[in-house]
Amino acid sequence: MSYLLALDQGTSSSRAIVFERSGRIVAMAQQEFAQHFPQPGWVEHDALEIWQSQRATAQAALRQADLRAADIAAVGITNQRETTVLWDRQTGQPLHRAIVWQDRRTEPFCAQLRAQDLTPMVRAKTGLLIDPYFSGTKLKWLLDHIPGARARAERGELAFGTIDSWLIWNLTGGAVHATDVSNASRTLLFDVQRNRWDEELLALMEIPPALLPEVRPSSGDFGRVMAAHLGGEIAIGGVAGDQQAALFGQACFQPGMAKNTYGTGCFMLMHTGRQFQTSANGLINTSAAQTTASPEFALEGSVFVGGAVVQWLRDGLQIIPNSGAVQSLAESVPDAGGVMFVPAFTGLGAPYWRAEARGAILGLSRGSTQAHIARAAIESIAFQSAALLQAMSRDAHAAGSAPLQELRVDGGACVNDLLMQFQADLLGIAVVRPRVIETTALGAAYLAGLSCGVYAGLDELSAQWQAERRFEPSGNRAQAAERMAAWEHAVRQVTAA
Ligand SMILES: Nc1ncnc2c1ncn2[C@@H]1O[C@H](COP(=O)(O)OP(=O)(O)O)[C@@H](O)[C@H]1O
Ligand SMILES: O=P(O)(O)OC[C@H](O)CO
Repeated sequence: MSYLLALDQGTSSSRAIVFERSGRIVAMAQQEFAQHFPQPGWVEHDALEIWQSQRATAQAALRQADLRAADIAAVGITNQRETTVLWDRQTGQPLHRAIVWQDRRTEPFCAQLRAQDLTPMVRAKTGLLIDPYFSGTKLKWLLDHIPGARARAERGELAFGTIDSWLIWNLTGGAVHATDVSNASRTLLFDVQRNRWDEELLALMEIPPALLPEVRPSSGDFGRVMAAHLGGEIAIGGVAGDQQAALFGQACFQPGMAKNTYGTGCFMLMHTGRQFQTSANGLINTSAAQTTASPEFALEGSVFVGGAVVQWLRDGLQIIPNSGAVQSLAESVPDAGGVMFVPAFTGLGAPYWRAEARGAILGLSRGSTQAHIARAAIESIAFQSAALLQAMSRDAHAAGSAPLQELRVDGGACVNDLLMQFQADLLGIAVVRPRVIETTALGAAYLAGLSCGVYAGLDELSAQWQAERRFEPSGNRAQAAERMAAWEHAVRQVTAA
């Protein structure tokens, strides 16, 4: 009865993982689903496909583990954040495809808000910047563009949710419409210090409050999965946005501890305890997963295209058969041969915040090959992450905190040793990969396990964390600084317009 089932609904795939109490993975099932790109800069998902793939992987993981619902102590949910779903409370049908976090369609409205000098107010309440990344303007777009939607929303007929809420709603058969603080903190509608939806922000985005889910701590009661889905009822005991879940799964509970997740995007988070610390260097402040009703925070840097650049090499350029093949192709040359890849496919996130920028491959010469482009693509993931760490270090220094000693890493692309070594070389600190790299799912399992008594407290979880490999920095700092300068020069070229 002490197994935990984590549902990890990511941007590229839905995954379900069964964990033992020790954090060991017993079974895992995964399904990729379709990405829709209706216009340049737009990204959509089919919310029903998300739900069906998530349900199917949960069933498959249980089957694989040869376990029944009664063997699972609790379910934890973690999810791609900000992605916005609007559905009919009566039929459970979405009114539109989900607008994905990477989608930039609301930039004109965001620009209007920024021009009205609303950034300081928004930042003080939400910890965020005004950017299409966050859910609020996406929800406004849906209400503005779906005929009759706003009136129906006002009558209480519709529900809004990020992917966690959408999954909870479906898992509980429409009995629970809730989210957790870490997901709510990504909407641009939530006051993170007071832990509640904010009337002024709701009015600004013209969002009827009747649409909103109830906000709960990340560990606790989120209802029960209906027996029809997994063969028996199971309590949903933990919910968190995937990046806050990964911070939790990496046992970064103390202020100053940080992790970087290399998934579709890259997300570096540093726990700042109960301290709401705004960034002077292009980072955002976000709610960390909360096990109690008290707010806890993290500084975050979000890179929009991380591992997705490898997907593009696979699907767009078609120079590799699968993501794993990128390492050998990149290693077949000693360096990128002067090629610099800025993968601003959907603009640039932190610390640049340039929604309008688009990607570029620079420095091509007659001798450039697929391998140089692949290597430059891998390096671009590390360059973007290094820019985040630089910003975070400046913020930490300004707050009087000690510099970061090491960076814990996780996510699908952290299996790439070439990337991890290049990352350590650029950062000048050790990059540490844990035994369980599925830390996002592990964090959700931990949150669920805490709420149902499988774990007594955080110390137990800290003790479970184990390193698999440390990548120590090689090369000298002058060389790393030169490389970063070349990267920043390339960024200036794509943002110069
Ligand atoms: N060996 C590898 N080297 C670099 N990137 C990889 C490798 N394997 C997978 N990836 C990338 O990792 C991403 C998937 O990571 P994952 O953590 O599953 O993402 P998400 O949670 O966003 O769905 C994909 O973008 C994929 O291209
Ligand atoms: O699906 P991932 O792992 O790339 O994470 C997406 C983030 O939650 C977006 O903010």
